[in-house]
Amino acid sequence: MKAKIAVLAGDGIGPEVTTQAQRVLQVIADNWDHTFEFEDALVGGAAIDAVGDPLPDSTLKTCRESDAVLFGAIGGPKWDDPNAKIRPEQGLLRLRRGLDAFANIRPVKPHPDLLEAAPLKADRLENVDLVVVRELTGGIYFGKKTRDADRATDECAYSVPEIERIVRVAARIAADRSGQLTSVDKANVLETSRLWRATTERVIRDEFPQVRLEHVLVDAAAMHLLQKPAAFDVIVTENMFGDILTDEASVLAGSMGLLPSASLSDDGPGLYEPIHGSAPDIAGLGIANPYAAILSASMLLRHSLKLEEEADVVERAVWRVIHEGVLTTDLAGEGKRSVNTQAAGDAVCEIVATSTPCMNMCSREFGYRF
Ligand SMILES: NC(=O)C1=CN([C@@H]2O[C@H](COP(=O)(O)OP(=O)(O)OC[C@H]3O[C@@H](n4cnc5c(N)ncnc54)[C@H](O)[C@@H]3O)[C@@H](O)[C@H]2O)C=CC1
Ligand SMILES: CC(C)CC(=O)C(=O)O
Ligand SMILES: [Mg+2]
Repeated sequence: MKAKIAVLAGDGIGPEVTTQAQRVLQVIADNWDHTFEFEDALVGGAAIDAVGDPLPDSTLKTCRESDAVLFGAIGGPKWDDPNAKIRPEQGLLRLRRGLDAFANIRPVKPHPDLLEAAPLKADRLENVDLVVVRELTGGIYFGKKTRDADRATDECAYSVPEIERIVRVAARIAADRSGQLTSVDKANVLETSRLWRATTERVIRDEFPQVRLEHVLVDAAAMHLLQKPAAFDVIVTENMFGDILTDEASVLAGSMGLLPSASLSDDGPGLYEPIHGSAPDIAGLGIANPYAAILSASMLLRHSLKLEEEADVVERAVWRVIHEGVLTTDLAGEGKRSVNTQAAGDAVCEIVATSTPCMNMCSREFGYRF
């Protein structure tokens, strides 16, 4: 197949991990006889420096004209002036809105070979395999903002159609898995959450009788996620709660550098990015973990290009290199033998280059299937 992929590497470790993800996609193209046409475009701090705008019109146009967007990360101390009117994050938020990428799918599955080194007890992590479905184009990140010298506000708003469409996405995923859906809100306090809860109940009752719905308040959910993570299957939640809970969930997997994501719209290109940020503390050192970016590329293959077998191959390759101990510092631990970003990418590329389609060998039970 022929596909056009926009590459928005961004700032900090964004370009470092995106390079590896793009290399893996190229190996897939070479081996499976596909043509992937990559087009680089500016975003975030890099775009502010180049043209004074974190999402230039030309970048949005490139993305809209592509089949999918591979995104790195944006932001960093250079652009962190609290009084700045133009900020890198605006580029990402406008991109998500501009593509109407409202459904952010963030799978979390700890690798068994990482359990012993995990900060949580290994037995708590056994059988953890969950998906957070985060609403991505509404809520407090997009509300009206005001700031005076001594007062600031951020408005949080949700409409019924916005809630309905994300709940439908989550319910379809839940129906394909265990049938269990957990909706996370703060309905004891927030009006937006009360609307969220009522709408979720109606959609599930009327349209998804096979799905079992439970509601959990976000503060309790944050605790349960660490205390009994295997009890969750599919979680649906609003924008900010999903953002925070998935950083927390990265502890289950072992690192921020392991969690990929897909942000999907009803039509138009999907946006694929690791859940982590630009990691200024390690940027430029060549030690960032590229697996989240590579797994985001596999989600791109699966969800936007419908290349299921190729996606399986990439996911199996990442699963295997972790099993073989090809670990960046975040996974290996300080002072332990580790590989750099490039070597981790090399290891995945090598396996992908010699792999054959593995539809029957890959399953949710053994390996990633994102
Ligand atoms: N999607 C995006 O582009 C996001 C951007 N940001 C921006 O990133 C900048 C830094 O934010 P932080 O709060 O530090 O969050 P962060 O996610 O960049 O980093 C948090 C911690 O995780 C580590 N980490 C993250 N990704 C890693 C990887 N691939 N390999 C190894 N270690 C990794 C970092 O070294 C750091 O210790 C800020 O400017 C923030 O606004 C934050 C979150 C998402
Ligand atoms: C950088 C923010 C806009 C969002 C964020 O932290 C995320 O999407 O994970
Ligand atoms: Mg985040």
